[in-house]
Amino acid sequence: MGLTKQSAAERIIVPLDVPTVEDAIALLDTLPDVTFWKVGLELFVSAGPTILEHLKQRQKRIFLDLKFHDIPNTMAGACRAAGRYGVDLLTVHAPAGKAALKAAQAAALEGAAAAGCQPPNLIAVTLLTSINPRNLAFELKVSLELTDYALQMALLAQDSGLSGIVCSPQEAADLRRVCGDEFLLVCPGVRPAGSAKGDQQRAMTPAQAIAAGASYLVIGRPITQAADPATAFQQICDEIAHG
Ligand SMILES: O=C(O)c1cc(=O)[nH]c(=O)n1[C@@H]1O[C@H](COP(=O)(O)O)[C@@H](O)[C@H]1O
Repeated sequence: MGLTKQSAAERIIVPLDVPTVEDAIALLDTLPDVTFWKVGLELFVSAGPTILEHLKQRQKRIFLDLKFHDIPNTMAGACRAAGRYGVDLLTVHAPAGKAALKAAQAAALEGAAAAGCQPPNLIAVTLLTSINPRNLAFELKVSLELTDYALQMALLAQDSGLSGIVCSPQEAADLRRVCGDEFLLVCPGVRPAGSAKGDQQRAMTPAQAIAAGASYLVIGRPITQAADPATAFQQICDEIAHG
């Protein structure tokens, strides 16, 4: 069954991949119908948590994408601190390993409880969507097939008690089958037909990604760099709703 246009819109997360809070606010003003925003490394490193308050004032959902990857004690400290922000989604890297993922999950809950806010859904990046099978084999020296490696990282995240993963839409159908309906699959590497792939190596269209089982799509440049971002967003919502 198809989605309504409203529920399609709620499945799209747009990244605030800009250097300043002023740039971020300009993007929020340009795209008033976007309900779910991602704050990533560029904006958080340059501007800090101020932007989170702006998003909350506008009653937006927040994906805080800081992709922690460290030893368990450091991951726990970072996730405890991030858990206090009351965001919806928070990222770590799955190859940090089970001890680090479990420590991160426990600490995110502690941080949220201490601050009296909702705990974030902690999700682990399985394998960046900028990596292709050649990079995985010849640069990272991983001998598993890419799909098998992504599956192992997804299972590691699930066994560690996380709420979901970040994965390419190309792996979403298999991962949905194995990890079940409740596990969050957040998919970047989404490109409407004809739009530039840029550094994304394992892309699919928005409708294909939703059909493959993605819970949320992260779509940046095809919207934010479009001549008319609001129209680009609406066209993607239409594509998903009719897909
Ligand atoms: O964690 C992420 O959000 C992420 C993981 C990944 O594997 N690939 C990936 O592209 N992302 C993020 O998703 C967004 C994709 O942006 P566009 O390529 O402009 O659509 C960027 O903000 C990336 O940081």
